[in-house]
Parts: sequence; structure tokens; C-alpha cells
Amino acid sequence: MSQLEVQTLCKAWGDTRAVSDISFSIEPGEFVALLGPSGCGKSTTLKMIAGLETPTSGSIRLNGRDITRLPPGQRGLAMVFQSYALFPHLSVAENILFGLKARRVAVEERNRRLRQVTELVDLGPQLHKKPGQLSGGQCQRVALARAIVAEAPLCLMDEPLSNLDAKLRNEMRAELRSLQQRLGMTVLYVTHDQVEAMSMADRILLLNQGRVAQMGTPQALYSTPENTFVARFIGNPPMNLIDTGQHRIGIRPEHVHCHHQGEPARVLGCDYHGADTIIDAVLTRLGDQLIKLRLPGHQLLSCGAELKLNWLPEHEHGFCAHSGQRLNTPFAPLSTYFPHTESYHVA
Ligand SMILES: Nc1ncnc2c1ncn2[C@@H]1O[C@H](COP(=O)(O)OP(=O)(O)OP(=O)(O)O)[C@@H](O)[C@H]1O
Repeated sequence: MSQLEVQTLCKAWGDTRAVSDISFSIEPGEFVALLGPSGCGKSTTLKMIAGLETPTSGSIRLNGRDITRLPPGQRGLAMVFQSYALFPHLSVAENILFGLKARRVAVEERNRRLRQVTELVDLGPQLHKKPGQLSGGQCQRVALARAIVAEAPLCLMDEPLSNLDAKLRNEMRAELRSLQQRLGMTVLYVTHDQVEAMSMADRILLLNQGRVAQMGTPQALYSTPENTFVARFIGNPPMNLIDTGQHRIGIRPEHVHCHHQGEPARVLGCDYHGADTIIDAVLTRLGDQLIKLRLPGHQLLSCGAELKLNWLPEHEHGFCAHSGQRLNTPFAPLSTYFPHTESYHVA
């Protein structure tokens, strides 16, 4: 039985349809990232699962129990918020144990869980401090500890790392993921950051305009995007989409090579990233459509330089020019215009 089962969930405010017919399930111990651009309905979905927003229609089941209309306190869920939501006048220990006290869990049991969790999140020396005396990363650990001691069947996390600086965020991602795996926690994690979702999640639920664009493993979304929205949202720089009139052909920047035979292109500029260089060019025989390629190392190509670009036919993704849906039927690949031979790197 799935831990969480969401069926045809909808939320509308007047004419605004924030969430339309969302269905998905989460298995026990799974880490699912709820990903999508601003305004796609992530928070609304999370709030409906938490009981902070009433669905217009649809159902939510937790461990087989229908919780659609239950008040938040009776759902037995743990939550970690972006703002940490710590009580400033309570100590770290009191903050961590607040929920257990409210549920009248026995003192011995509370202390046992506190000892266990402080070791897990490395907060031992901070237990008597107030949140105002802690760093952002430590506050985040307190919020995590509070969710862990709840031992809830599902933990909802709403952009919990977005207030941390880039370095700490990276460290906390790895820490959080390893804790979740060690404890077998089931997590639904809201983020708008595809790197976070790709690196942490077992599966990603990608939303677009209140609907499910695709749900699957990070690899599935990357290698077989079901539509042009997924193709462009996952991957940085995004997948190139080239209109051929009949179809839209997708090619990832890392799959484009410079080649002595290939589609003529003119360089617009280079962006050096250390390990590689992103080159912007236009395809001169295809209406000057923009194409990006990722080449290893430091590439110095001047604006206006002429290139020939090629890629393997199996790296092409075909999409319907009108609906943007992935083509399951064979399509005429662009790369048949020029036979593939050994590629070379730009000097
Ligand atoms: N209380 C409300 N009343 C009316 N419209 C709302 C309300 N809350 C959200 N919306 C609308 O519903 C849509 C989805 O909003 P939601 O906050 O779920 O998006 P989100 O994906 O979480 O965005 P972000 O990443 O910016 O937080 C948006 O168009 C938003 O304006």
C-alpha cells in the first residue's frame, strides 16, 4: 500500500485554477520532490495535503486512511517550513519537543527521542540556546529535528533550505538526504530548484500550470522528457529545441559536437564555467535558430566564428510542433542530413 495517495486533486479560487486533476502516490521511505516554476501550484498542493487548504475536489489518503477533510492536527504529519517556524522564546530542546509535549508523550519517551535526534543532527552543545543565538544552518537542523522526533508517516518540507547560503545549502542537501535514507523517512519536498530535486529525490513530480507535467526518476525526466516543458525545465542550460516545420527536435547542449561535417553555425558568445564552456550559436541554414553547446575546458571562440555542428541521431528527441508532446512514432532526425563521423574538439 502506498504511504500517500492523491487522486484527481483540484483547487480553484473563482476563475483561478491553482491545481487541476493532480494524481500521484508516494511509497514508504521514498523522497519525492515537488518541483515546478513559481505559481505552478506546489504550495497549494502541499497545503491541501497538510490540511491548511481545503480541496475543491479530489481525495488524499495516508496509509489507506482518507484524510481529505481532517483538520491538520489529526493528520499525523510532520512539516518543515522555509522560515523554520521556531518559537524564539523557547530553547532548542523545548522547540524540538514542543509537538511531543502537546501530544502528551511521556517524559521518558520524550527524553529518549531527544537524545537520539540530537546525535543525528549534531545539536548537542546548542540544546539550551535560544533560536536567536543560532546560525541559519543550526536553526534548520532544529526544524529538522522537530520533524524527525514526531516519527510521522509522512514529512512535508516546503523549500527548507532556501534561506541558506549556497555552500551550506549543498552541505545540508547531502545531510538531509542521508538522514532521510538512514531513518527511512517518507518525504514530500517542495522546491523550485531543479538541481536540488535532481540530486536529492528518488522521484520528481514536476508541475506546470497546476497540472502534472511528468512524474518519474530524475534520470527518466532527463533522458525521456514527455513534453517540451519538461525538456526545457530539466537540465542547465536547457535542451535545445529546433523547429523543422514538421517537428520540434530536442538536443541537449552536451550532445552537440563540433564536426568537420555538419550543420553550419555562427558563434554569438562563450560563457566559461571552469570545467566547461557554454557556447551560444545560431544555425544559419535553419533560420538562425539559437543552439547552445557545452564543450569541455576553456574554449575561446570569437563572436562571428563559423562552426559545423553535429550530434548522434540517438541523442535527438522528437516533439509534436503543435502540442509539444514527445513523439512515440519515428520522426525524421535532423542529423540524417549529415552522416556521423568522428567528432573533434575546438582547439
Ligand atoms: N489564497 C489564494 N487565493 C487566490 N489565488 C491563490 C491563492 N493562493 C495561491 N493562489 C494562486 O494559485 C496559483 C498557484 O500558487 P502556489 O502558491 O501554489 O504556487 P507555487 O508553485 O507554490 O509558487 P511559488 O514557487 O512562487 O511559491 C498561483 O496562480 C497563485 O496566484
